[in-house]
Amino acid sequence: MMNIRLSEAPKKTASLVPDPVLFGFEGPSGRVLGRGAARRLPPGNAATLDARVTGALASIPAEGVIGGALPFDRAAEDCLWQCDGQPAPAPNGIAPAGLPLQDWRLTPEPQAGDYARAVARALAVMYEETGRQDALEKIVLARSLLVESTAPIPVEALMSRLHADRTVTAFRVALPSGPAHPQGRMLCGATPELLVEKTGRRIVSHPLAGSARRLADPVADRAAAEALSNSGKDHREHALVVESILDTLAPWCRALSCPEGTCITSTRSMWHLGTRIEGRLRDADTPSVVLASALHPTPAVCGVPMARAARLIGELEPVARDFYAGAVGWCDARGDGAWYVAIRCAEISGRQARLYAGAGIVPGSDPMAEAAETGAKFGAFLAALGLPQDAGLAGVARKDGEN
Ligand SMILES: C=C(O[C@H]1C=CC=C(C(=O)O)[C@@H]1O)C(=O)O
Repeated sequence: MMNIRLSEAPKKTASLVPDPVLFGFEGPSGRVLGRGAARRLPPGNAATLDARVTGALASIPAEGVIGGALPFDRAAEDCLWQCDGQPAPAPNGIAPAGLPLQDWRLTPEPQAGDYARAVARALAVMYEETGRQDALEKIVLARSLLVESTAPIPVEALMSRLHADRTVTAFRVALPSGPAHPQGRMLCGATPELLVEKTGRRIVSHPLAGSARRLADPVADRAAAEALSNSGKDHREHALVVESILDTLAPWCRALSCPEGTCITSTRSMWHLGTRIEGRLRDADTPSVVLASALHPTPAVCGVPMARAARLIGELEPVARDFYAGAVGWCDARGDGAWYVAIRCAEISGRQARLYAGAGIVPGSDPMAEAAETGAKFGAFLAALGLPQDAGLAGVARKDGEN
């Protein structure tokens, strides 16, 4: 058995809060907190993940948990923490304070108009390549919104506000600090998308793709959901994700199906097309994080073909994704666990939060509508910070009936 040396948690990260939470997940599948004494698995990229995790799981105590984040770029270093003991319960009765933010400034990077131009460029590439064997069929383009405050962003308060929407999984992962982030960094968010959950042999994935903004008026809101469920463009965008996940999981499974087909699902702020995928693993010992790494990045965050889309994302997006659109989750000593697509999130560092949002582009996409979709996807996080939920829609045209 391979021996993996576990490095100590860097002091900068440990000083983020007195009793640091290195990773935490709270949502429909329950609550997992990795806090207190912890070690970081030696960082590495997707190519070495299986060996590093298998080595760590060989010596982890029965109650130990590995949790953390895989970056968007499979060649970049991940950030996985090993907590050996039972995580201490969260302190009760302490009112999380510091939100809404009082003084703040928002900077879209890029501006909505520049994002729409990047979408138009991607569409031009798709049209040029039509008919070619390796033609670009789908790309997910993202933009970011930098929030700068005069006071440090209070992570504890933020987490409890993100968790107010019980349809999503609120998450946080302590990221490696460095010269650019002397106060440490946290990836925080409220993701609606389950990449893969594993319990014994049973696995579930619930990909989402195809979106519409929720509206305050119930009639207009229902109409938005109906328009989404009848949109050929959104169904094409969605089907590519489901096909890719089924293809990747098939060799690991002895049964795999989508028992309910594609359905409309919702968070408080967005409608989505979603398909629940269920499977039975050939090998019950396959660690959940290994499955997550095999699946990542799905066409819900990257595109088809994957390598081609990833290259174009690097050319068209001005801000590096880092851990946005990666995967976050946890894995216990039996390999059971849950991994989520790291979306509807922000990287928090001191007084700054960098929010990210992306939208799937396929032939037929409208560049300004995609800019508006990313603006709407910032909404849940902005609201959790106590900022106007539609602040991300600056620079995009609004239609009648939208709040
Ligand atoms: C990439 C994001 O969303 C993905 C997940 C659901 C719906 C999506 C869409 O409709 O484009 C995206 O594929 C994001 O929120 O940043």
